[in-house]
Amino acid sequence: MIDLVGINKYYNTGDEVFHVLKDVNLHISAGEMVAIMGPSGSGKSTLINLIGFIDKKFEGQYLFEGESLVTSDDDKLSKIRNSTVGFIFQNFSLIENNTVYENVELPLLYGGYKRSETGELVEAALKKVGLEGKGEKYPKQLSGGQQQRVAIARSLIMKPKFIIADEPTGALDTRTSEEILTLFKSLNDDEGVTLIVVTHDPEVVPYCHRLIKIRDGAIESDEEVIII
Ligand SMILES: Nc1ncnc2c1ncn2[C@@H]1O[C@H](COP(=O)(O)OP(=O)(O)OP(=O)(O)O)[C@@H](O)[C@H]1O
Repeated sequence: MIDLVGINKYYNTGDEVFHVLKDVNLHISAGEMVAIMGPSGSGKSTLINLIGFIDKKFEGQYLFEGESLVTSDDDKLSKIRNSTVGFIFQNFSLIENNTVYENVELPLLYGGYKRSETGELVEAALKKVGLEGKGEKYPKQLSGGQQQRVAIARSLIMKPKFIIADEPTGALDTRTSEEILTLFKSLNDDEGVTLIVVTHDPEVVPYCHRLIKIRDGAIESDEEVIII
């Protein structure tokens, strides 16, 4: 599904050029659950911004399902992003003044749905993450784990081809992290949701099929996770 071929990325910081991704070659298949780990500053965010169609300034080829979708037209690229990839962040990134329902509904409205058409889809997504009946609550009225579930429902609502989760357990305690990882695992096992999880948390790794380690902008290792 995702093919990065000979990717190099540079940041131009005025008088210096910083080589941040170095000849990255990476293939991710549909249905995989992949962990990406690496020290702070190693280039993980840069890499997922590129995979998630946020960053279009790089050298090399990004083929998605065999096609180059990256276009210089920002509007077109953000539409591709909205229908292709779901994002989950450490701090949940929910809109505080919107209800749970409205937060989950938002990508649908952006994707051209009318308000009158969203009900069943939002309810189904909330059910999938175990938040049935919580649509009228506001994020602040929920626990951290529940807020992350709202973000997961929002990321699923457009039936994206894949989901990028950036430190999804970073703000959660151990037990809640395990619950969220179990939810990811069941979405992956039961519904075939493709997941790319960037993390510092080694607890995430056993839930994944594969671990990619990044160091200094290059892939240091890319191995199957073997659970003994
Ligand atoms: N817009 C930018 N301009 C210049 N340098 C940048 C920019 N964004 C990131 N960098 C540099 O690129 C390198 C990689 O950053 P990146 O955020 O991708 O790392 P990371 O692995 O995600 O780190 P962390 O785990 O701390 O989030 C860092 O040295 C960072 O300072």
